[in-house]
Amino acid sequence: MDTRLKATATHLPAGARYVPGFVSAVEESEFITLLDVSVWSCELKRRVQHFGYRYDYKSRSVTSDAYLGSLPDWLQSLAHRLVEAGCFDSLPDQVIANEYLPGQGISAHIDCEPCFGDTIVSLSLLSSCEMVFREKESGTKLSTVLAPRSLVILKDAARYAWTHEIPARKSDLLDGCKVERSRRVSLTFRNVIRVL
Ligand SMILES: O=C(O)CCC(=O)C(=O)O
Ligand SMILES: [Fe+2]
Repeated sequence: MDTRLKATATHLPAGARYVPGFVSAVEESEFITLLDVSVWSCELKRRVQHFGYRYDYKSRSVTSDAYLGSLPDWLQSLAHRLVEAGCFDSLPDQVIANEYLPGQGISAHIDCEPCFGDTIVSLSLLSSCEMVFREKESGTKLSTVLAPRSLVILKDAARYAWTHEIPARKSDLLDGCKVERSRRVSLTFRNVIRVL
């Protein structure tokens, strides 16, 4: 375990790590403002913004014309912080912002294996939500709550042998208490390893 980060063991698969409070509340609102002055894409049920490279959801690939340019400064500095914190070995060069309104989620998936490197890091902003993990082989299910400003880091088995998803619902049960969701935005950092 990297001692530079305080990590909390929750119900996570092997290879996953949870880091609460990676960014401050002031940074969180700055990031949201920066995203909201940019153009959200409505190509999916939830709104998204792609940085670095555009990921093609239909062909499940990063195509040769997908390069969008280097990450904007604020994402580049977050990318450097993730390397300094020991989350990534090399600087991530692709980021997807996902916006989830109450009732929206993301279905069970493993991030494209040929497209992206061995580390996926997601920063949660604004609202908490439950993330569910399922082991492909056994069907074993685990779930954890992602708090705003936290990181979840997926490597090894958590990256390749377990799917992750966010159930599409308006509230979550946290410690037996119903907690209504509000708007959540996540920033997922990756390294592009193959461009078709
Ligand atoms: O919203 C999240 O935290 C997860 C997003 C995700 O799994 C993805 O973009 O592949
Ligand atoms: Fe994912």
